[in-house]
Amino acid sequence: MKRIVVQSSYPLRGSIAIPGSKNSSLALLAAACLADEPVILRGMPRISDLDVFFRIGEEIGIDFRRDADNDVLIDSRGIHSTEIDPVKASSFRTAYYFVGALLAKYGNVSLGYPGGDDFVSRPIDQHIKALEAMGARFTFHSDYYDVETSSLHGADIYYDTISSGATINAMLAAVRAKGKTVLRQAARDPEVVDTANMLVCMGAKIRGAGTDTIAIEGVPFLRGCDYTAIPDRLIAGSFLIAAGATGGSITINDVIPEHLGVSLSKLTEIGLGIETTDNSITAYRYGRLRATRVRTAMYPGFPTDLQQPLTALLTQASGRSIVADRIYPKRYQHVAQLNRMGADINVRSGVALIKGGRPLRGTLVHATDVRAGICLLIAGLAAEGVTSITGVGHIERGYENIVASFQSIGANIEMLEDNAGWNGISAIRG
Ligand SMILES: CC(=O)N[C@H]1[C@@H](OP(=O)(O)OP(=O)(O)OC[C@H]2O[C@@H](n3ccc(=O)[nH]c3=O)[C@H](O)[C@@H]2O)O[C@H](CO)[C@@H](O)[C@@H]1O
Ligand SMILES: C=C(OP(=O)(O)O)C(=O)O
Repeated sequence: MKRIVVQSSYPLRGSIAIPGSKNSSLALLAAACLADEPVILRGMPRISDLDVFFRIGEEIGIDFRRDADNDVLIDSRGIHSTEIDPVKASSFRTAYYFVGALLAKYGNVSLGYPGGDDFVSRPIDQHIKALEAMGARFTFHSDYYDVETSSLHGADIYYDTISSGATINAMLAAVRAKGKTVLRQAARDPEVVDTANMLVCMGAKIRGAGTDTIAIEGVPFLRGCDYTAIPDRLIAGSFLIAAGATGGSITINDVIPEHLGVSLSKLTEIGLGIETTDNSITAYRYGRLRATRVRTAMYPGFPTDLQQPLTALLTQASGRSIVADRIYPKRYQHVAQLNRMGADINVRSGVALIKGGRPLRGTLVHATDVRAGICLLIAGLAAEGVTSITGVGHIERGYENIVASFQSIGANIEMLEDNAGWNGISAIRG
């Protein structure tokens, strides 16, 4: 078992290049499966979720060639099966994109239920509703489900709730369906726009991505393309928050500042200095942190995926902060861990009440999901003593070389394999 061991590290200073977005890359790889010619995808991050996607793809006949620069050549012409191993499918969130990507062309797909982070409830009813409207039939078994169609056709779909996954999945299905599809109350996330942009490069006819109404006209052929994923706005946000927690100054390069609009406003309100250029953001601390209220919302609102790291920062802001996660009202498993470190946070009715300004102290904590992991890492950077974080596999779903990245800006952080235990921790104490 791996642990990340972190000691108080302030101030952090330096710059970090932000890799391609996990959530975009997973959608772009699925989009590549629709192409009738090879596709090149650039900026694919080295994270475990993508490794699972590659393993599934290889099992069904997709040829992947990855080079040292994180560019991947994908040739889907050899697909010989649409039966996705249920165990692999359930080990990450977006195996459901194989339905959107394969159904129109092959007529059936079978796969396991979605995994990913466990926030108690993550339904896929809106995926099912959209695909059924387009002519798909679902059959549910205990640990996998089948989706079939005799012919996928366009449909007018109104989502009951805004979902980035359900928007992307229907868009993937619609680009090869017969006729016109309209997606209403669609998600406006940058990852939706990125997927639409790539599909358009492949010859798809899509209008309106980035607004709440997307219109798609199905086409019979999709060509190859050479496409670069957008930078990961959630990794970017995590490093900016870390600058606030450690009192340092961090510049993130290769980002699209507009993708972090509301998050930058919130960080400014809390008391961070923020400077942007066309493709970089610098965050620095110049005074006391201020308590605030935050409510997560779908894009362009404050992202649920930055709620947990922000909570770590708010433990250091004097006064009472209120964090309400309206997207995942049970996404608070990190709170018990932060409280073990000396934070004073109460969760009531899906709202976290934070009495900030108390010093944190290092201890053994567990990351239950990817952003809980980065939240605890940031708390560990600000805490006195040594914080040892288990559940590293969750962090590796979304963050490439997390330890080396933080070391490069001065963090006192190490990855330990199990047997190193507390001796290893004394070793990093020096
Ligand atoms: C791999 C990936 O891209 N993951 C992201 C994606 O997840 P994912 O695409 O799974 O999340 P959604 O955008 O679908 O979820 C948004 C909200 O809609 C609800 N919902 C969703 C689908 C559905 O069929 N029914 C339904 O009720 C969800 O419970 C949630 O409250 O967006 C989430 C919300 O920004 C992020 O936290 C995840 O990092
Ligand atoms: C919730 C997340 O991921 P996933 O949807 O892959 O579980 C996340 O990236 O914060």
